[in-house]
Formats: sequence, C-alpha cells, structure tokens
Amino acid sequence: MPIGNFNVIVEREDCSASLWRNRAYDRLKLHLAKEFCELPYMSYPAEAPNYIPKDQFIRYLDNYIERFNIRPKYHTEVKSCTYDQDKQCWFTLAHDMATSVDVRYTSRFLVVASGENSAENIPTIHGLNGFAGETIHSSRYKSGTAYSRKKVLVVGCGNSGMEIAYDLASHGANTTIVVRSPVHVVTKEIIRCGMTLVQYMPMNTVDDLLVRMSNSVFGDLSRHGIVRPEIGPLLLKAKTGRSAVIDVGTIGLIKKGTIKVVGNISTIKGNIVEFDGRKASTFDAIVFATGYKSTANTWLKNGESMLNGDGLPKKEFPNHWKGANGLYCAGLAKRGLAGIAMDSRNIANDILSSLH
Ligand SMILES: NC(=O)C1=CN([C@@H]2O[C@H](COP(=O)(O)OP(=O)(O)OC[C@H]3O[C@@H](n4cnc5c(N)ncnc54)[C@H](OP(=O)(O)O)[C@@H]3O)[C@@H](O)[C@H]2O)C=CC1
Ligand SMILES: O=C(O)C(=O)Cc1c[nH]c2ccccc12
Repeated sequence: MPIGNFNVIVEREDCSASLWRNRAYDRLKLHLAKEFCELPYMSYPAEAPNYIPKDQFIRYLDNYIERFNIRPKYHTEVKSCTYDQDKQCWFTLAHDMATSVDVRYTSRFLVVASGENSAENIPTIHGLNGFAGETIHSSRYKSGTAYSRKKVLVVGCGNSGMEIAYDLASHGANTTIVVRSPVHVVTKEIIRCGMTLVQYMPMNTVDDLLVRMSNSVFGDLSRHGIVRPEIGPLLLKAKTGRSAVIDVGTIGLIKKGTIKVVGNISTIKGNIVEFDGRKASTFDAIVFATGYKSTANTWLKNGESMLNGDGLPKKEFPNHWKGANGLYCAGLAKRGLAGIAMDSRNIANDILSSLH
C-alpha cells in the first residue's frame, strides 16, 4: 500500500535481535559494495606498511557472517523505531533501497548499534564559508588520485586523518596535517598486544609498556609537532574515548618532511589558512578528518530511557547499555573494540535471561 513516498509496506514478524545488533555490519557491507574498495587503506601501494588486499578483507567479512550465522539485510535504511505500549514491542519502519519497498518489523528487543561514527562532524572555523578551495569530510574521501600536485590540508590527526594524509602524499599531493592535541602513535602490533595484555594485567602497567614500545619504534616526535598525551593509550581511550593512532606510514613521511604538521587553525581568508603560532599558507583543498556524531536519536523515536539528544547513552559506563522495554545499545560508550565486545555480551546475556 502506498504510504508517503514509499511504494509498499511489507509486514514482517521475523526480526531477531541479532539482525539489529548487526545493523552496523549491514551498513559496512553496503558501503563496501559501493565505496569501501576505494578507501585509502584499500588503495595503498602494496608496499605500504599496513596494506590489506581488498579480496582478503572481503573474505574476512564473508567468513564472519558464515561463522556466526548472520543474515545481513543489505541496502536497508531504518527510518524510525517506536515502542508500541499496547503491543509491548518495538515497531520499526525500514526502507529497502534496492527494491524501493518499505518493510515493517516488530520485535520484542531492539539493539541500537549504528555507531558513534555516523554523521560527519565539521567544526565551526572562522572564515570557512568563504574558503575558495574544495572542502570534503573524510567520510566522502575515496582516493588521493584527484589531488595529485594540489596543496591539501588535512584537519584532524585521528586514524582517518593520518591515513588520508599518507594516501594524499602517496598520490603526489603537497600535504599538510593539523595536529592540535597530543596523540598516541602506535603500531597495530603494539595496540593488539595492549588489548590482549590488559585482560590479565592492570591498565597502567600495560600502558607503560605500550608507551615504551611506541617510543622505541617512533622516537621522540615532538620536534615534528606530535606529542604524546600524559596518560597512556588505553586509559586515554577509557577516559576520553580518543583512540590511539595506528601508523600506516604517515610518520615516516612526516620525518622526511614530505607531510608537514601544523597547529590549530585560527582563521581562513579566501584560500589562505592561518595557524596558531605559525605563518599562513594557501591550500587548494581541505579534508576534514574531524570525526563523527551519533545519529541514533534521529530515528529512535522513544528511546529516552537510554539515549540523550546527542544519540549517546545517558547512563555512565558500565550501566549505559540497557534502556527500558527491551532496548539496548552496543558500541556507543566510546570504549572502542573492547567496549563493543563487553556491550554485546551483556546484551546477549540479558536477552537470554529474559527469554527464560
Ligand atoms: N584503520 C583503522 O583502524 C581506523 C580506525 N578509525 C576509527 O574510527 C573512529 C573515527 O576516527 P576519525 O574519523 O579519525 O575521528 P576521530 O574522532 O578519532 O578524530 C578526529 C580528529 O579530528 C580532530 N579535530 C576535531 N575538530 C578539530 C578542529 N576543529 N581542529 C583541529 N582538529 C580537530 C581531533 O582532535 P582533538 O583530539 O584535538 O579533538 C581528532 O584528532 C575512531 O575510533 C578511529 O580510531 C578510523 C579510521 C581508520
Ligand atoms: O578499541 C579501540 O578503539 C582502541 O582504541 C584500540 C584499537 C583497536 N583497533 C584500533 C585501530 C586503530 C586505533 C586504535 C585501535
């Protein structure tokens, strides 16, 4: 039956908790099909330190759904989720983008797993509206090919900014990156080691080790404008949600002078960007690798028991993952991969116990 812009509504009762728990995966695969294959770490030259062949990554995803018997619902966008007090269930309106069909799900449980990294966050910067060049958020960045020989400023030195800066420089862009705060640069082996050890040892002991190992790999980067935070990488993640950055080759290019590091932007005038404590430069393009916002509050209609207006949990960790009426959230506590794993276990156990 036609409703608004949509063509057909299909009634379905088979929505399981796992389907919603895996909404993030669903989105990932959708992106993969359309865009991911062109993202920086897929397009690195094969000799780059962390190069992952595209087919290997896709194989990993396929193995994952097979191993856990997940049936992802691809190309589907959730429009709204509302709790129906009378029927005591969650009512979800979704849109199948492949067929332009609307699908209605009813479920006893609803798990919000749409992530902290949902909508682009672009900061307010004086003069940005009048910037004469191109501006793009990291979420829409695909490859450095189009930026060859251009002067590009990357704003933000999280994992996105550092990867994109490497990709731009590898494609011959004259690349500068804004590093405004202290950051922990690590290797993927070091962070993996830390995530394993912290399951058995105190966090500060592990953090000490991670900082020592990282310093021995990268040396003191302060003369290049990169300073370590006072607290270790794992505690920083737990306290502030800020991730360590896995180097993909960017640090080598910074040391060589191929990628330049600058401090915070103070103002933009035409195509001239001025920085704190440093003279201004002109740029052809600015890539905003300035992070994301949750958007769960836009489609979750009566989730006040769990989320605030920013689409993040109201309750403090570790009690953030459960709302009222079978509502849960996984991966919204800014606790990284370990936090997501913890949420998933709590939610699965809670659902299991309420089914008995
Ligand atoms: N290969 C991987 O594993 C990858 C993982 N990720 C993950 O995805 C998530 C999102 O990452 P990402 O997109 O990098 O976003 P992040 O939120 O991690 O980083 C945003 C960066 O932008 C900076 N920033 C924000 N506003 C400004 C501003 N006005 N001026 C200057 N700098 C600013 C922040 O600095 P400040 O700290 O000062 O606020 C921070 O360095 C993270 O968890 C990350 O670890 C992302 C890419 C690849
Ligand atoms: O779990 C997190 O988010 C962490 O901060 C540790 C971590 C796991 N995988 C990563 C990839 C890039 C940077 C940090 C991590």
